[in-house]
Amino acid sequence: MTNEFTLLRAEIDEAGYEAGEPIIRDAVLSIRPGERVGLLGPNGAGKSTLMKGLLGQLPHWKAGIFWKEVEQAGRKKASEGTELTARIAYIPEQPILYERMTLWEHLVLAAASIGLPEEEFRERADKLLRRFRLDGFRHHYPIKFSKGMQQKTMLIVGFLLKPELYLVDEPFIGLDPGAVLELIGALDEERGRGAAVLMTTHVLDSAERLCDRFVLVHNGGVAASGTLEDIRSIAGCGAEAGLFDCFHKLTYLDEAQL
Ligand SMILES: Nc1ncnc2c1ncn2[C@@H]1O[C@H](COP(=O)(O)OP(=O)(O)OP(=O)(O)O)[C@@H](O)[C@H]1O
Repeated sequence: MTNEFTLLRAEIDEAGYEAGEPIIRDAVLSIRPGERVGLLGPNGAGKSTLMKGLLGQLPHWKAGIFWKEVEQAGRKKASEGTELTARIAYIPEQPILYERMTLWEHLVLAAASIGLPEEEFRERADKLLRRFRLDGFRHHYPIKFSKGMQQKTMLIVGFLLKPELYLVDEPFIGLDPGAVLELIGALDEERGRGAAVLMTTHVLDSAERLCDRFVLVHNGGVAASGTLEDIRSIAGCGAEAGLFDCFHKLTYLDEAQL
């Protein structure tokens, strides 16, 4: 389910780690409710940096953030950082886990952060633990889990929150095929209630199947954005070209070869 309103629009002047050394500058990112946007780009292009900026975790972040109600009211007022985090669930590539907490305790903590009522919490948590096959591990320590199990822990924490927007960093690396299918199923259900997804990935065939739109970050800014059709046209690729070919053409071939 997508609609014409923008859920979130970020007008980024500068994003980076050191003053005067922006990684990204003059970029606009917009996401509609229910939409899945693939944030693509070569290694080191700044995809994770952008996500950190949206989460309010970047030392240098000069950006206007406009949520849907601001746009619908016809006003132009940027949100504050604290407002952002309450509406976004971040599923990082590198799991963030507490050494002395069980899986269940991680979930309790996440639920408390949004004030989720007990009954609702148990219902959501039980369903997610079964879905991602971690039901038997609820009282184990995720710090001792395999990489894929740790990633599933992060997914469960994210889905538990039912945010308006998911920021998912490299969702397909490390998950077994069954878990990838469950992830896709869970994302489909979330789309049904209007939640949007911004995901970074280098697995372009999955991105092509899953995402409605793409934003290609390259050379310090947004080099191309739009549907696959738009990206084909920007890259000068034919109607049959896949995302992989367009990506390669836009990022790896220099202008003389285009
Ligand atoms: N904590 C940090 N402090 C300073 N510079 C950083 C930090 N993290 C990343 N960078 C730099 O920011 C740039 C963009 O990195 P970022 O992690 O956003 O890239 P990415 O597009 O997510 O790459 P990848 O596909 O490899 O994950 C790189 O030049 C990187 O060296």
